[in-house]
Amino acid sequence: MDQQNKVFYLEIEKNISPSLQLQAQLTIPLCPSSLTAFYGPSGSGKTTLLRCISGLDFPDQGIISMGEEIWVDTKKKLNLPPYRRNIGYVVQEDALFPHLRVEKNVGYGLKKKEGLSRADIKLKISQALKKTGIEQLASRWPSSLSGGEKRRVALARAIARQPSLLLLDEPLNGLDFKAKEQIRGLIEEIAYQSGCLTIMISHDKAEIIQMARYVGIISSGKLLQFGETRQVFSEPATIEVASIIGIENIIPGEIVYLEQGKVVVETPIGQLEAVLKERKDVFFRGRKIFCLFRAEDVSILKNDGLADRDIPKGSFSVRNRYTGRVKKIKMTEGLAHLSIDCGIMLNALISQSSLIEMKIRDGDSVSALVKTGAIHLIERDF
Ligand SMILES: Nc1ncnc2c1ncn2[C@@H]1O[C@H](COP(=O)(O)OP(=O)(O)OP(=O)(O)O)[C@@H](O)[C@H]1O
Repeated sequence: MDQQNKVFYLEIEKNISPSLQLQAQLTIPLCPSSLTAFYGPSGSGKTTLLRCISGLDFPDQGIISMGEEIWVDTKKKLNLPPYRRNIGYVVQEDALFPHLRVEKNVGYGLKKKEGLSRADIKLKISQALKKTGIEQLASRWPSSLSGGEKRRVALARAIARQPSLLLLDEPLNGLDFKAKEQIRGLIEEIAYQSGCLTIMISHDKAEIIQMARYVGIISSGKLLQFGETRQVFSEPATIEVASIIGIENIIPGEIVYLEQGKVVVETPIGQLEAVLKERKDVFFRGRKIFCLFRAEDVSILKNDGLADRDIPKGSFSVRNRYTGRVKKIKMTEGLAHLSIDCGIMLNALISQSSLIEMKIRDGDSVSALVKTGAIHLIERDF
């Protein structure tokens, strides 16, 4: 098989409990190597999926393969043990051996790897310690390490075997800002520069957008959508995915006008114009749909007592403008989240400095502006 065509492939089912069945199917190119993140509510089956990939858990049905190597094929009763999958796995709680010094922890998995001399093992340990920047900790006991240092040791142990796949369960969880930044850089280097395909679980959307080329959205055991991170986060395939990834504005409506590249939707806040990007066949006049857009894609215009009719349509470029009253303002980290009652509630996210400059307060009349290109449409059956 040509290197370009090599993929990590997974198609599995597993009964986790009587009420939860894991179902997932995905393909990740191996070249160039990249980072994939799984995102979803707590208890949705993300760790179980990682354990199935690692070989610590076994799917009831399915296939897992890494390039030409088949790791699992339930029909052929094939299930490669974890140590033969060439995987590095950092579990949620790091799980360092408390009775082994750092260098012994890092070298732990190497003993099982065939054909390694003592000198080879020593070299691999020192390479892993160097890469993770913890050479000076080699003779320390795990109990004497900080959270960030422990995470580095766990990472060093995982990469010491030079795995072809690195699995990370919430690798930045519980770290302070500085440690987070350092370990994030390290993981990105491993995933994108060292050629080691990396799969991680994360509960942090910003982290995923920053780090992951691909994302899989998991809920109640089902991998609902898998694809390029930017695309999944801006164009969720279903309303369930949209609500899991936290799209703030989901407006029901019906298509009333459709032409090349443009859709007009009748909604409870008035007509809404959107750009029709693709999948034209599923959209037609009379089709019930949801219009989705992020709070950060809503701009605010202060009305200063002006009625709609006093603001000429040609005086601003944004096609969609809805007048309403500010119902709630919530401040977080330099940003202001506004809930605006336009018949139904619209959510906007602007900088605190804009809010202060515009002197916006609860009860003020404002216009919410939504660019056509920011709106994503999905079909609605109810
Ligand atoms: N062996 C098992 N028997 C019964 N239930 C299990 C078993 N393993 C996991 N579960 C349950 O299955 C669900 C999914 O667990 P899993 O750890 O895969 O979820 P998760 O998405 O990783 O959750 P979190 O984000 O909280 O870590 C949980 O409710 C868990 O308690």
